[in-house]
Amino acid sequence: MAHSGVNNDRGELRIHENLDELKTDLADYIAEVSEAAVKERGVFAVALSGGSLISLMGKLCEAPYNKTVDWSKWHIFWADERLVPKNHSDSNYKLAKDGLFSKVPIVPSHVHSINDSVSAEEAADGYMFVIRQLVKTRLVSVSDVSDCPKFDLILLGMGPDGHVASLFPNHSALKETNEWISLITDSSTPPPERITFTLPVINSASNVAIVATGEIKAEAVHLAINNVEPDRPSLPAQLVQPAQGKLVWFLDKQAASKLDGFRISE
Ligand SMILES: O=C1O[C@H](COP(=O)(O)O)[C@@H](O)[C@H](O)[C@H]1O
Repeated sequence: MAHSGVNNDRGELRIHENLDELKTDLADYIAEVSEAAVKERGVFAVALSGGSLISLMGKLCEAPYNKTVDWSKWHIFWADERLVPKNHSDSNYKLAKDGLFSKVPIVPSHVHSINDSVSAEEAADGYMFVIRQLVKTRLVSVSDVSDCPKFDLILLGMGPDGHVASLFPNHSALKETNEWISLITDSSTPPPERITFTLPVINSASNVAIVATGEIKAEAVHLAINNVEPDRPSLPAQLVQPAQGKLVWFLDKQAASKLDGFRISE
């Protein structure tokens, strides 16, 4: 059974006994957000991350979701991508293709991936251009409070160091206030070259979900959700604060084990 609750302004917490429960809840949540966006706007603009997130989304490829979700309305983007060829095992595109959209009927032209056959700078500019065009046509909404794209949903994983997308602790990209996309050439986790959404884009989304599992992430989960040193937030995950959107955390009990006041029930 999930322990659910709202933690101050750090969003809704959904803490699960085991990964199977978390995967079902995550699939339900994504299906619901997708249905609401399609009803309201006719499309669903969703940004994925890489890492453990994709396998945790795996139930979307199974019944009933594979039949009930309106895949034809999905437009897929990446919150971050590692700058490697698309067939490389480090590619977030490859991960999502193998684990998700090769298994459900996503329209190929709705997959807005990052070009792997040009320079890093050109890839970043090209991705920015695509998003700008789609904001102009309102396939991607625009934020009321900034000129940023307003994705229907941004799905983030979180590393044990608290990084989200390819925004790493103490990196200058965390200070970006104008640009939508940052090119990183010195990521503290390999591979070093990455393209990432900036915090203004993440914080302009209608919905943001952070999915973190395992004891290895417990300390970062505690720092980010219990909002340790709120005046000097040091973790990228702590800086995920959607201005008007809704933040939901999907955790297993190991990742939640260091949260203030959390007790694991047997
Ligand atoms: O490098 C990355 O790591 C994060 C976290 O990955 P996880 O395997 O610990 O969940 C991921 O969200 C990001 O997209 C990826 O590029």
